[in-house]
Amino acid sequence: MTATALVVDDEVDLCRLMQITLTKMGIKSDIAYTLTQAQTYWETNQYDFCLTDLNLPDGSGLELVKQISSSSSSPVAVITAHGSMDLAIEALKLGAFDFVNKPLELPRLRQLVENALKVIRQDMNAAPNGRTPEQQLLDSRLIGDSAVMHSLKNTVLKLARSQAPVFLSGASGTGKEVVARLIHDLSPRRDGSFVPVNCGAIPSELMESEFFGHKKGSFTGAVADKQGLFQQASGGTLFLDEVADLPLAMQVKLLRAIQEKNVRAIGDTKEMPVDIRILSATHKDLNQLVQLGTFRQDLYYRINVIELKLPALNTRYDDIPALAQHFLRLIAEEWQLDMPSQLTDDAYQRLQQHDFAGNVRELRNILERAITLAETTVIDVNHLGLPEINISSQTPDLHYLNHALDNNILNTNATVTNKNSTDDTPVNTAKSEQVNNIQSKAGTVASQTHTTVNLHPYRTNNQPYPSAIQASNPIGFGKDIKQNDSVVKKTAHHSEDDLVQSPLTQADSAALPAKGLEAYLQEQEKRLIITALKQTDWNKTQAADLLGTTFRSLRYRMKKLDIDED
Ligand SMILES: Nc1ncnc2c1ncn2[C@@H]1O[C@H](COP(=O)(O)OP(=O)(O)OP(=O)(O)O)[C@@H](O)[C@H]1O
Repeated sequence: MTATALVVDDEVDLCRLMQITLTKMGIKSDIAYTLTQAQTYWETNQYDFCLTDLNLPDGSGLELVKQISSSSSSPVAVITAHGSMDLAIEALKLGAFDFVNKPLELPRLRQLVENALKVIRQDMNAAPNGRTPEQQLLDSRLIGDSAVMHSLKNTVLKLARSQAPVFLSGASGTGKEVVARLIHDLSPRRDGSFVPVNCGAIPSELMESEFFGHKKGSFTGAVADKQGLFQQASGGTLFLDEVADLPLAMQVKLLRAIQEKNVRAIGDTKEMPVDIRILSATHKDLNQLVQLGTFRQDLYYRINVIELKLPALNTRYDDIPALAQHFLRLIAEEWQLDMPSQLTDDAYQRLQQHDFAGNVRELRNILERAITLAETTVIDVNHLGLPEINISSQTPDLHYLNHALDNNILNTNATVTNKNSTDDTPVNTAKSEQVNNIQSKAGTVASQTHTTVNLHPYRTNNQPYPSAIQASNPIGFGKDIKQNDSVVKKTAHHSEDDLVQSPLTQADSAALPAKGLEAYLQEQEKRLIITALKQTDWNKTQAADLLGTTFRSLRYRMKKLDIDED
């Protein structure tokens, strides 16, 4: 089917040029020279998309953008005078799909039209029952059926069609990266790369080279040409995670690259055009950082065209059962277990009473640990490692009670429990055999999984889960492992007392360190890290948890202290 477009501009020559370009791409088009003419054409004919200038003799193209995006799902793109970035941003906020600057560059125009065609084709292929493949993908990866998640999912679908920069805000572990990936995978850019980068993890002296690349010999150590993240993401999406951690000097360079859509590698003489969509995220209050002067207002304005706030898990307790089941399935798959574990009624209830400071990531972490510690595939409250609450005698928290009654959670959980209530069913006998494999696989496979998930060396999905750490006394966790000695190999040479006794207490009664304070502290640090690693069969995530630190920090310290996994 031939696509049709409405082109709106008062410059006759430019209209002709655009019409010729569209015709060459197999698109039929009509031309309108004024806003009124465009509005009449749009109402009386059916067009698949619209390309409009913003400066029209009888009004602003923004009027047309508003009209089209509020009444149809057809993509509308705007043409802006060079340098009028504010208007372009305004148009994107009103629902424009993309913008192109004057003087018009034909490759850029073709790219924009190609993306519009992909969105149109996507709409035409929508399933007749209304559940598009896009919605199915969204539901399978962004778990949650609460009202707030419903509206989030609708927004994600809309944002995926647009090229507007999106800023994802929300606390750590709420799913910002999940949403960023979905926006990319549901967008016309899905065939390009999704390049996630943790801005806080790149050493500042390497930043420019990481973002823009370098030419061989441009500085000591540049032994070969290197492609930057912008070039890697060209045709796709660049996800700037922890964007608040960008140093000010880099913010300037980034702003320029985003605005100009051109980058120059270090040591190169020419600029290279890049076609990227920018998504960014941070758990910090970026607005406040702008007030404090540590984040540039112009960059904030540029990346925060549309803000999407991810809800905290504590505001959607109804989603916990579905999320838990999703993770139990996922973990079973990743750890190659025969079947997913199941939670008892009490365990579901306890989870729904927990204060998830670490959000969804914390929930997953709790379940990973519970699977490792449970003797069968049935996970009960004691495996969750959360502070004790007497569920049966205690009046449930008001929020839990409301959610449970409103959403029938208690019934759902009862079904799960009934399935698992007798330990000697054939299913459970098979499960207990499976458990023997779980804990040995858990450590190694879990750590492998964590490494392969990270697409970029500066990206890490592993952050601390404050409340889980608080709840599970590190030493208590070590003891649990010890009790299950037959299933989890414990190889630590040091006693637990070594862990309990602080270096300072030891120093009190010892002579002063012969090699000086630094060397002594490093030795202690190394010893504690190795102890934790051995206790967890070299699972860095769990070891970090034991030490009350982050995965990233542990990895950094291991490198610094020369602790080699081999
Ligand atoms: N709605 C959800 N459905 C399924 N999994 C989710 C959801 N939200 C988060 N997760 C999972 O929780 C973990 C943390 O998510 P993610 O890394 O996207 O959080 P984040 O907000 O980017 O965290 P941070 O700010 O620390 O980078 C991941 O394992 C992710 O797959």
